[in-house]
Amino acid sequence: MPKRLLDYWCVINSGGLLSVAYASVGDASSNQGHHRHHKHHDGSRRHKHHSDGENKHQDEGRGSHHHHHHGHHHKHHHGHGQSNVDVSKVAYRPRESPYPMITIEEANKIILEKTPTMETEQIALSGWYRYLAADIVAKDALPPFPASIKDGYAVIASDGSGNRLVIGDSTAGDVPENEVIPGYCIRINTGAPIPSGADAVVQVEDTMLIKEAEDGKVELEIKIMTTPSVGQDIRPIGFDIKKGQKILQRNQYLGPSELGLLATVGIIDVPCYKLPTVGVLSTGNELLEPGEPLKAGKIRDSNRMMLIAQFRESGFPILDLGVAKDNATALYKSLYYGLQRCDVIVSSGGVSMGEKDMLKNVLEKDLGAEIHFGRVFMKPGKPTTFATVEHGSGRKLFFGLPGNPVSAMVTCNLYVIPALRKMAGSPEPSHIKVKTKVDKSLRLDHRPEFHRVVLQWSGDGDYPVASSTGSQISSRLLSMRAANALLTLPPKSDDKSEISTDELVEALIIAKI
Ligand SMILES: Nc1nc2c(c(=O)[nH]1)N[C@H]1C(S)=C(S)[C@@H](COP(=O)(O)OP(=O)(O)OC[C@H]3O[C@@H](n4cnc5c(N)ncnc54)[C@H](O)[C@@H]3O)O[C@H]1N2
Ligand code: MOO
Repeated sequence: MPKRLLDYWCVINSGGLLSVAYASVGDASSNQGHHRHHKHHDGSRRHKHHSDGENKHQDEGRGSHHHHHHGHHHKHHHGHGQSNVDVSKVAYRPRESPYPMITIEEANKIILEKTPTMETEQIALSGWYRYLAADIVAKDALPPFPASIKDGYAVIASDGSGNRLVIGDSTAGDVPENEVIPGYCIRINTGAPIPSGADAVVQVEDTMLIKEAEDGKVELEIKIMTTPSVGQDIRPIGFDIKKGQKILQRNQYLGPSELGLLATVGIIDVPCYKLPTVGVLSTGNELLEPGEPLKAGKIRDSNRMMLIAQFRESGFPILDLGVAKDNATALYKSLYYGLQRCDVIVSSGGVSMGEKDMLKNVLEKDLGAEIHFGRVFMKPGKPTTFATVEHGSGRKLFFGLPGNPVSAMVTCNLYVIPALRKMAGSPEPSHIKVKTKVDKSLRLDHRPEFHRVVLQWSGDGDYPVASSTGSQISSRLLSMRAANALLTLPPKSDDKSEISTDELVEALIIAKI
């Protein structure tokens, strides 16, 4: 079992709740200091995760990678007490990330592979954001009776054109009392049942009034000016929807029209996938609430508002997990709290190389999470972290987004939203891609870049035109303002350092268009 840098970075401090805390300091003579053998919560010392009791040196883990399956899945988290992560020895922090840099494609693949689909439930028909969990078959036909397509007269076609006596009416919602017999007709409205005897409808525009009651309230006789044909302007039973017809498929997104269809066929308990609840957490000692006045060294938390709004807009229920201070116990408590209540936790900040960036340690050491990746070759969003935790009630996903607001927003769109869609039952959770041309040439970065643009279709070219939102530095949230797409720019190479205005570039649509 190769040793990882993180193992040295995490040393037991106090409390000793976790068996895994032995891991990095297996030997009492370890130079990591203050190591104490604590009993497990259950009083045993059975689990010795990746511990072999040897004395460790910080450099040992260099170059080793993070894929490890050494039994982190024990339910050894309790949600109280202290974290077992200690980052007090800043001098010994890793100077190189122990996480291999993976590609965007790999990241997408890993996320979708690890993302489960939610369970299903029956839910009362309403205007929510949901995906269907079963095919829907019409239990009734539409129309359920032969219905008129026009306002006019129900006639017998073989009577031909010419005069008819009007012997009653059929309005929508009523059942016509009279029968149409030769030489007679019944006044009828759009959607009303065809009276028995009639086999055609003649629209009012093709008729003339011959005789009315004295008060003008009743038509007594009319003239049919055209020659009707059998079935004219009649919707037979089941013309729109046949009884027994499959009208909606499992995994179909239920938008307004689909909800209308369910209403039509009387499905009021709808089989749907549950929606994942998303816990949103900000991290950092520098963060103030939006309503607070600025103080020295502080900034206001923009990410929590932004991510919450993004999830709400995308239809997912959220739980605001607040701001966790930059200490392992605070992070542990917030994450533990979130894990009990959410299906997915999305945090921002604390995933890079600073000595306060201890989220990954807390996930692994305190929560038994498996980190699937901790770095992606992309801009913005390099330190994006994805982990899963096997929890009593199923697998929970954890996305550790970078703290820079743009990085958080881009990676939320790129990675979190598709995962949430998959959980909710979407058959195609990824973003829509379109080809576009830039209005001004763009310099390429050494990392593949998601350049924020405003796409416009108003031009007369064949492709939408992409306008950059300006400086793309990850801290500048103004570069997300009004952006409706992310240009997927390739990394700079020896023979290509910019994108010109006559090239086609792919863009991911991130807004409602
Ligand atoms: N030595 C290295 N340093 C950094 C690296 C690196 O590879 N080596 N990567 C850089 C990149 S790329 C990014 S992106 C950032 C990400 O850092 P973290 O995810 O650890 O985030 P923090 O350090 O906590 O914060 C970064 C930045 O964002 C501000 N922030 C954080 N949370 C919020 C919030 N909720 N609202 C508004 N602003 C927030 C924070 O104040 C920092 O300015 O790391 C680079 N460093
Ligand atoms: O990857 Mo960081 O997100 O450039 O700023």
